[in-house]
Amino acid sequence: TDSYSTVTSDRLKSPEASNWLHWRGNYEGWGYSPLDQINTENVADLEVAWTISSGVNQGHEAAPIVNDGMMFVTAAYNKLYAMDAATGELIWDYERQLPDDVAVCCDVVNRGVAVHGDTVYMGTLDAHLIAFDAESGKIKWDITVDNYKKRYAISSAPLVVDDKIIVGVHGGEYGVRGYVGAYEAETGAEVWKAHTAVDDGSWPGDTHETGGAAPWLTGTYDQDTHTLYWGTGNPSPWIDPARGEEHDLHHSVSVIAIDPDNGEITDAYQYSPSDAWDYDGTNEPMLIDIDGQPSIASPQRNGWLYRLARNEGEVSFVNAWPYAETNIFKEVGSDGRPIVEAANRPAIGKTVDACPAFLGAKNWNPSAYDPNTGLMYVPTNEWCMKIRGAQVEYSAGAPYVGAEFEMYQVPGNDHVGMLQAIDPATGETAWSQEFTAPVWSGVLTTGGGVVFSGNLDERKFMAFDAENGEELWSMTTNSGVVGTPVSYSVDGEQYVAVWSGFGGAIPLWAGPVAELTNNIPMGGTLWVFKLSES
Ligand SMILES: O=C(O)c1cc(C(=O)O)c2c(n1)C(=O)C(=O)c1cc(C(=O)O)[nH]c1-2
Ligand SMILES: [Ca+2]
Repeated sequence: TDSYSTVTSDRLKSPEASNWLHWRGNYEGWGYSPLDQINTENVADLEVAWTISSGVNQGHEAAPIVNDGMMFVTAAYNKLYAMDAATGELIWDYERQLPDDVAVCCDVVNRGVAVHGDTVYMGTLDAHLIAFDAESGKIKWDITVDNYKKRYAISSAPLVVDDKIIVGVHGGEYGVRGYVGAYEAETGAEVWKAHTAVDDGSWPGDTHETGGAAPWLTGTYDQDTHTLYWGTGNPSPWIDPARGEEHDLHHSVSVIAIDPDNGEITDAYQYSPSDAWDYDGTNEPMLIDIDGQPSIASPQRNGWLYRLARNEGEVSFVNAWPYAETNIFKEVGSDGRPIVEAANRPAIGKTVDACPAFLGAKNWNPSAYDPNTGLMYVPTNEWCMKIRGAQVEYSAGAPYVGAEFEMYQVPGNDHVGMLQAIDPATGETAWSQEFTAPVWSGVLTTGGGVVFSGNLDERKFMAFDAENGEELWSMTTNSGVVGTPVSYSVDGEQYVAVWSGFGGAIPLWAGPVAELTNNIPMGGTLWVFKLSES
């Protein structure tokens, strides 16, 4: 490459179609590439342009970031590669020397980097934030965000707003106190921390101090109102008899609005007050306009798809619809507060059958929005669990879950996984595809009317017609696809890239349902496709 193309705040606000500058392609979290060279007519002609293998097993979840011909992509264990995006030629790479006693709940994953100026930013499993020179890979700074021995960690891509690098921490299964933190792009100096388990009387005693609510996925940014929207995770522990049910536990399992200048939490909407099922509320708060109204659409782990209204510093409930097997709420009231099905709420000495299972109707793997169809494409799982409360005491660094559980398939169903096209204005499903095993892949929409996503047991990366769901192309890859697909172009040629590398929470947590994924080969390979020359 000649010289690196500086990433300005303006470029981050309106990224060129040829590039993929944010983990979901834009600040709004759409997972949409406007490129249309690859379309429904020719997608069957996709072929492999190049690949790279990471040499490690475990989950490969990252979205590659592409800036004017240069790609930055992470693998499991915080490996990081900088490559020529057209040829795959390696320019520099980095491998984090992780301490032996690093532990995270749900596999040694990383979901990608952020770019700003001439710098690449990566959060690490030992809770550091590192700034690399984009051209040389030289480390500009490396800061300790928090104490990994307490199980603080960073699994997701940072978000850059102006001159701040913003990250959310992991640790909801270990009793951390969750927060979103902002650090100066130039120096790494801390600017603010927004604690998500707030001391507002909604937690008994000082339980918020170990209350989790970890905001472990990347949020979105409303440029018009200068507001961050960020999802927060489960309370720690999931079930605590001392805590009872009458405390809402703010802001666990919520979407919060944050002022990016000072970290003030200006508003919140709670999907599941006093959650007892591990339904982290971290899933993508997608910023879209619905019926001309600035809105948030978010398919949550609890099996409900939410339509929320957003205003400067504000978020408020509009409507919610179940989009997968779910039995924990009778309904979500018009004020946005769910009416819990008490029989399906677990407690100490009370075993219940709850759907979805704790891994959720949709987990971290992001949906995508297509502004041309107005539909969102949601990777969905239908499954249930037996769950009951278990006594647990906080001990720094030890699991702090307070539940025993076993997952199972929905009786009578011949699928767990689905890809659903849903209208975020009405909650209606336009089409769906079903898969035997769970799905754990992100989704990409494109200007060519093609939706891309992957599956596990068949190891397929697939292309669907955005309008009707018809499968137009697929490729059997090396492993199960748990990656986040992206698209970009170099010298007028469009590419689609995705990791195949099975891992993440399913093999660790899904119990009997994980048997559907038993025969998947491990190992991470990044696949990059383009149209054949002929
Ligand atoms: O509460 C948390 O801090 C936290 C963090 C993470 C993570 O950082 O990956 C996951 C979860 N929870 C979680 O509940 C979960 O199901 C999950 C799945 C995955 C994955 O990458 O497959 N991560 C996480
Ligand atoms: Ca969690």
